[in-house]
Amino acid sequence: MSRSHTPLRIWSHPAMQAEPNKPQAESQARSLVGEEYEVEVGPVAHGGHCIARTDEGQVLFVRHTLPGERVVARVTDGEEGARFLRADAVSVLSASKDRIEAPCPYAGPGRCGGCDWQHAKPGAQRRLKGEVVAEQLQRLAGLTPEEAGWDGTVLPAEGDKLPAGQVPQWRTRVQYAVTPEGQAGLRRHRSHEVEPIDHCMIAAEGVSELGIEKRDWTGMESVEAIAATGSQDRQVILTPRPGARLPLVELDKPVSVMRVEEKDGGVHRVHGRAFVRERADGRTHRVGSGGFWQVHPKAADTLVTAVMQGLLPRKGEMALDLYCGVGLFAGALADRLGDQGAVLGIESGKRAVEDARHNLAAFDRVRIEQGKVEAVLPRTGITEVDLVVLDPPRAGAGRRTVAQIASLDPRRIAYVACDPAALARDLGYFRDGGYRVRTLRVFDLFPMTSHVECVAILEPASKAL
Ligand SMILES: C[S@@+](CC[C@H](N)C(=O)[O-])C[C@H]1O[C@@H](n2cnc3c(N)ncnc32)[C@H](O)[C@@H]1O
Repeated sequence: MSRSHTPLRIWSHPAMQAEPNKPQAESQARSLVGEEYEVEVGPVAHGGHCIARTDEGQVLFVRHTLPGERVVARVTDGEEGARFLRADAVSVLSASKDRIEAPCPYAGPGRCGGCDWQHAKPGAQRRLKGEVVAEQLQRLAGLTPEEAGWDGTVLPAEGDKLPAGQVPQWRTRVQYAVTPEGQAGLRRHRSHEVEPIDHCMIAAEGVSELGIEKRDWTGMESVEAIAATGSQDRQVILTPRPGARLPLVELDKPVSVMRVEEKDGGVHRVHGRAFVRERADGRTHRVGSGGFWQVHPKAADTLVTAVMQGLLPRKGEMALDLYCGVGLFAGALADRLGDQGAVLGIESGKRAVEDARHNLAAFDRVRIEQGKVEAVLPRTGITEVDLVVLDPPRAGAGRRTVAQIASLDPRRIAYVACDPAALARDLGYFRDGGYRVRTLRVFDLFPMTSHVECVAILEPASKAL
């Protein structure tokens, strides 16, 4: 269905007239920041915004709105002649039926940048995420949902299906920024500015009960709070401003304390354990400071289940866990492959590799190699494997690594992805390497934000014939 866009420029915001007489450098296009447009809002786009157009044909990426709304959009970034502008909906003239009043008092234009969809009903948030995944699959991999073996739904984590206005408390790791006056807050969208807060609604109970927002953090740049799942371990990681002394950390619950070293960015122990213990798939995982662990308390188990249901590991098989972190999937595979099976994990982080070796010490036939997948995988001498799990960072795996994986002829591949765009691009490369998507499952492991987690199961295209 085509939708008519008849945007009108209606007025200029005072911010754009701050220096009206200042001559513009000849080569510098005029900033449009502060200018306002009345627009009809089109579809959702990847990144937590929707698409609209100015009457000059410029694309507007508008936050704080929903598809089908009519809003006044104020430009936050961009200049005349640019292909696209960023904007915030500062006034809603005609509201979507999916709109609710944001439950969080810190959400809204120019405020906290942590959540994108506070103003959308929970079911609508998942639908929007599904539309983004479908659009990326179509545009970057040429796949319809049916061709990807996906029913188009985005599944909430267990316990997260709540009525509109209620917010799941899921964030077990929160990075607070600190104002120069020492107050904890969260960064504003695409900004270094801090929105001071007294409570984050999506923070897990174990984080909230530390009372970070009530303390004075003068001298700190940021304070990260971690509440482990399945253990009582709590940790804060302090990043001091240059030359600042560490405060005495007295919180409402006992914590271990780490600091980020100014010189080398390394994370060093101040007191307590230098790691937290996370439970998933029936095992305990040591996760050192700075190491990766899924943020939603249900995410690790949800993803292990989806990966194992897709791969159906058989006793005695050989598997790879690429980008293995502290060994979540390597352990799950080793458990299911039995004494005759074998798992090789590859991970670039030194500390994560130490943790993975510690976590998987009970399995004789698990090996963890440190280094980048793209460098280590070709050096292993492995010419064939049965199963591969890859769980790369947001940038995805890329053409060379995908080709390398396909050349090992696995019978199934599980691709765990936190960015649907990188996933869709890589699925295209897998197709070039002779693999097709068998099933895709999409999980809302980041409620209230625009983020989403996908698990794609691939198999050789020849098998499907
Ligand atoms: C999304 S995390 C997944 C970790 C693990 N699978 C889990 O679920 O806990 C991605 C991991 O890849 C690692 N990494 C990033 N780039 C890498 C590369 N080029 N080669 C190997 N590991 C990499 C990061 O250190 C991180 O531990």
